[in-house]
Amino acid sequence: MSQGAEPRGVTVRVPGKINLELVVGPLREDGYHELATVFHTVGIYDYVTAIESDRWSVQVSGATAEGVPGNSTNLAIKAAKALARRYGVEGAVALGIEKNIPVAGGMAGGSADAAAALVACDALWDLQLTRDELEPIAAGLGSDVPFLLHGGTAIGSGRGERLAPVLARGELHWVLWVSNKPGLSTPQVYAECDRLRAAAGVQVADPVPSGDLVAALRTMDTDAVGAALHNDLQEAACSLYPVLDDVLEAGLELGAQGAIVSGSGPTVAFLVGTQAAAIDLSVGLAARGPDGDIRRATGPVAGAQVVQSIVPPGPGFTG
Ligand SMILES: C[C@](O)(CO)[C@H](O)COP(=O)(O)OP(=O)(O)OC[C@H]1O[C@@H](n2ccc(N)nc2=O)[C@H](O)[C@@H]1O
Ligand SMILES: Nc1ncnc2c1ncn2[C@@H]1O[C@H](COP(=O)(O)OP(=O)(O)OP(=O)(O)O)[C@@H](O)[C@H]1O
Repeated sequence: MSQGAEPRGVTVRVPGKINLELVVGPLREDGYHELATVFHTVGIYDYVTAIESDRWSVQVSGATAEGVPGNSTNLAIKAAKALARRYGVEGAVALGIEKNIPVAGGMAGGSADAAAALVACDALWDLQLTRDELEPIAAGLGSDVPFLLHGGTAIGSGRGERLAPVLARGELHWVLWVSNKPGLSTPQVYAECDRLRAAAGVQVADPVPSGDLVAALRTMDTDAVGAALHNDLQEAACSLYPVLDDVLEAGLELGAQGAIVSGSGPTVAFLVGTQAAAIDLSVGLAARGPDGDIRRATGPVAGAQVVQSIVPPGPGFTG
């Protein structure tokens, strides 16, 4: 740790994600499902600050902080430690997390914080790693973490950790229904999906992304994107959280051009064509229910980005 009076710290902003398409393939021997998914970041952000310290710690604040562990089980501190181990960094960091992304909501909030911690510590420790170089550590922390390093719109394959960018020009307007009750556990939702499929005698094929969504994203035609939204976990999330059927129906009746449960749920994402339509739908949903928090966001947005850095420049600095 430096001896100067100036604190050394880096703050990274990171968004949540929704899955515009989530095709769930067979259960693998390692306990994961083979996926074909289209990830899409939306502008709801957590902020992760890493400050040089003699010991590891994490503090969580913000609108959605409740229920997020302030100890070594937090995925962000696991990420910082994994990076230090891999690159032989001695010393530790104090992490501060300002949470706004829903917790256990299917928007990958914990994964986002892990990606942000990797980017913040990379800058703090001057490792100068590229996002691609951070990817293997990210994948070891969780299937969604590599995507949050990059953001934007991307196809995920394997267990979700193998990424290919998707050409998506322009922006999409989203209204999010966020449950104000405890969320859903991701492994439980996958298990429910397997159970429902077994009960219905479904033969599970290798997952393939639909060409329709990728074509619609090229022009960002809201009707076409809305029609192509698809989530194989939606039935399982609705089975575990029956109010979601009412939420989906309410948004569609109020004029949304598409509606989908986000990832493993229970957040529901509604697609509309304009900011004005997003305001109308939020007001309508808030008035009609079911009870929940209504948020608006656009996507795609960038992944984890440094927004503030208080690291004294090195000796060669002349500016
Ligand atoms: C639902 C999604 O958010 C969609 O992007 C992800 O698939 C979940 O990603 P994540 O939360 O990063 O998940 P991980 O931490 O890697 O895995 C948690 C658990 O989810 C289940 N899981 C996750 C990913 C995957 N491809 N198949 C699975 O079956 C497994 O039970 C696993 O033990
Ligand atoms: N930094 C973190 N932020 C949120 N939750 C965390 C964090 N670290 C650990 N957790 C734990 O992980 C659980 C799931 O959190 P998260 O908000 O990432 O769920 P999710 O959005 O449904 O995940 P995903 O969409 O990736 O499946 C939480 O209930 C919490 O106990």
